[in-house]
Amino acid sequence: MSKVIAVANQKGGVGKTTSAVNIAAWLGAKGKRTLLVDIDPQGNSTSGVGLDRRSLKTTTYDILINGAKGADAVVKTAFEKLSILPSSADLAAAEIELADIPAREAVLKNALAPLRAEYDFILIDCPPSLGLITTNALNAADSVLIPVQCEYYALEGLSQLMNSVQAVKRRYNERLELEGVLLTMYDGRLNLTQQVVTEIKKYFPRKVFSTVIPRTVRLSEAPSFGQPILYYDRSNKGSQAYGALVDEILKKNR
Ligand SMILES: Nc1ncnc2c1ncn2[C@@H]1O[C@H](COP(=O)(O)OP(=O)(O)OP(=O)(O)O)[C@@H](O)[C@H]1O
Ligand SMILES: [Mg+2]
Repeated sequence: MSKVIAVANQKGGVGKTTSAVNIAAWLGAKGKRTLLVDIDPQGNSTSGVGLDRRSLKTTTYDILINGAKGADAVVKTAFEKLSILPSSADLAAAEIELADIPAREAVLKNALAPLRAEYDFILIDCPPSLGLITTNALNAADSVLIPVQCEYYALEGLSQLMNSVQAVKRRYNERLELEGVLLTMYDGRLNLTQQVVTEIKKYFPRKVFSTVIPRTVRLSEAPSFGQPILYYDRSNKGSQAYGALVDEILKKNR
């Protein structure tokens, strides 16, 4: 039975996709059968693992709206033990179209259920919103991993996100827990970064991963080559940090 982790934060550009792709790739490289689920219309994790978005037949849009089976949309990537449920741009309409579907908050959960036996980990890369798509991810998940960018307004919106998590927990998915808060784009030379880290640790006692992800240009280059950082530049500090984070996650989930 797999562990399903939703990578969520309604704030844009905080490192959700970078984290989902690189955690998934490292899990695969460490021998775990891993499925990455892209439910963001932007499709950044789909292209980030080297898929050409124009060539996709079945996507997470078809799963959410057209009743497609999870297995019909799975694509094997070129990377060790890593498959993906890719997304397409028409997913942007799904947020509205979902409203007319019965059990609309459980569509993704139901589609992933038959796949759970085939993977050790399923990582869901959420869009930057708290709409029905993210609700589907939180409902399908066992835990939520929250990337937080080390910047001044980092805490803004986090109480709203935690309210959504609590609401999904209360209504649909009582098992949902907080996997952890991940500090991204960390630059230890900045005083501001230190302040933000202190504040976030105060807000989430014992829930902040001890691994932090440094800011490095290599992490932002890798997606344009369709490669997770571990395949693009394995020894890079960003790659090593995601490797260490995965060790932390694996230790917690033994
Ligand atoms: N540790 C890092 N160092 C440098 N650049 C980074 C790092 N993490 C992410 N980035 C870059 O920051 C930008 C935003 O990251 P990413 O796409 O992962 O965020 P996101 O939360 O998924 O965004 P969105 O909300 O739009 O889906 C991207 O250009 C990415 O390459
Ligand atoms: Mg993203």
